[in-house]
Amino acid sequence: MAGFRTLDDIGNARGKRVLVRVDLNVPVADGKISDFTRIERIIPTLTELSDKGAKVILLAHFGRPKDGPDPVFSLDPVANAVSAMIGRPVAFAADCIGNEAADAVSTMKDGDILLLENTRFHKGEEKNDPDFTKALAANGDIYVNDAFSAAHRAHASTEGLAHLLPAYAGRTMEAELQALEKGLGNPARPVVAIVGGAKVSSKLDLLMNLVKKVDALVIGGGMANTFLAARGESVGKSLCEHDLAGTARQIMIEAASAGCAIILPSDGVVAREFKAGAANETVVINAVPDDAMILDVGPKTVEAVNQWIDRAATLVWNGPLGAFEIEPFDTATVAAARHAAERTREGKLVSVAGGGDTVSALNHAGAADDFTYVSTAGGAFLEWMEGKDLPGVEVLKA
Ligand SMILES: Nc1ncnc2c1ncn2[C@@H]1O[C@H](COP(=O)(O)OP(=O)(O)OP(=O)(O)O)[C@@H](O)[C@H]1O
Ligand SMILES: O=C(O)[C@H](O)COP(=O)(O)O
Repeated sequence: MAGFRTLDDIGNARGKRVLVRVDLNVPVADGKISDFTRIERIIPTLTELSDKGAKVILLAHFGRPKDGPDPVFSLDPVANAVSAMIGRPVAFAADCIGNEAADAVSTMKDGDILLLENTRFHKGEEKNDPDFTKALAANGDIYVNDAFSAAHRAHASTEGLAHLLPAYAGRTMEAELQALEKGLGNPARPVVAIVGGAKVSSKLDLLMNLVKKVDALVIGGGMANTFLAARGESVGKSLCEHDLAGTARQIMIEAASAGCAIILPSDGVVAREFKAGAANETVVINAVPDDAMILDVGPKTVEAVNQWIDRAATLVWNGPLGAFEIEPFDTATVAAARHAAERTREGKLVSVAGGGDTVSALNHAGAADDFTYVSTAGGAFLEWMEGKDLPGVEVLKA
């Protein structure tokens, strides 16, 4: 790929300690991995390096731990899932730096695979701290980044390491960038984006630029509630970042001046508990009870979303329309996903979706295989759409 060194350029890797940044931030439901797509996608890189006799040392984050090591965010169970998928043993070390990591690396044989514990257990990761980066680099001779979906983060393991070790793009990184360029480099118009999900604070700013790139922005999921609140609607106990109402209002103003339509839910399915089968009712948006949460968009909204999908020549989707992991709050996401899949099958739509949970939702709907392209990336994909430079990609450029 232009501008990058890839695994083709790595030369003789036998016996080399290769630090491979992967994205193992997989969706989990009831303590079990609910979607394996991110693991599946890294297998080509791991197999190739292991076959070349490299000592393959995996670096990854999991969730957003706040205060150091926390068993809830341990990658330990994920090692077994990677092992099952690749059909080779994958060892695990309980720290990504220090003696624990060094000891595990020192016992590796050529071709072995080792997963190190969550990089975010150290504050230096997100700060891209030079000392922490050096401590990570101490265990490697070569750095490979195969985590396109984390490339929007300028963290030690996604950006910093590339300054200290010879750096290469992995096969998934390469494939993701090629596929996005092919599907969305010069998109057929109208372009409609659907943005939902729960990462409101970290994705809201992205929408400011996205509205300048797309013809319509459909906002659903937890993301919609902040916009509804900004418009003065009561959203009860719904997931909502009330302090970001000003940003949401600004996005609506930007959209109006860029000629981008903003589509917000007109109805919602509300419940008092966040659990499967919780008693629920469909209400119009200005009638959400104070003690209820909107857990899905309602049928009228689905109709409107599907009409926008019908108008679109290109669809970009990140973030589910509702809490799809718990039935029946998967209804809107499943309906819209199947509708987009059908339009794509009919050759009327180029559909590109991305995000850990979004992919999981499309798989749940049985729609993923019909989409033109499904990226593992959520936030990174949206930033790429905006035209932003991704730190983890830029640093790989020769
Ligand atoms: N109305 C809602 N209330 C609460 N949670 C919601 C609602 N709608 C969607 N969600 C949650 O949003 C989560 C997914 O959001 P998220 O922004 O992480 O998407 P993603 O596709 O995983 O993107 P990324 O890869 O960037 O994380 C799901 O766990 C889902 O339950
Ligand atoms: O799930 C993702 O989008 C990536 O793994 C990045 O996770 P983050 O938003 O917590 O940095």
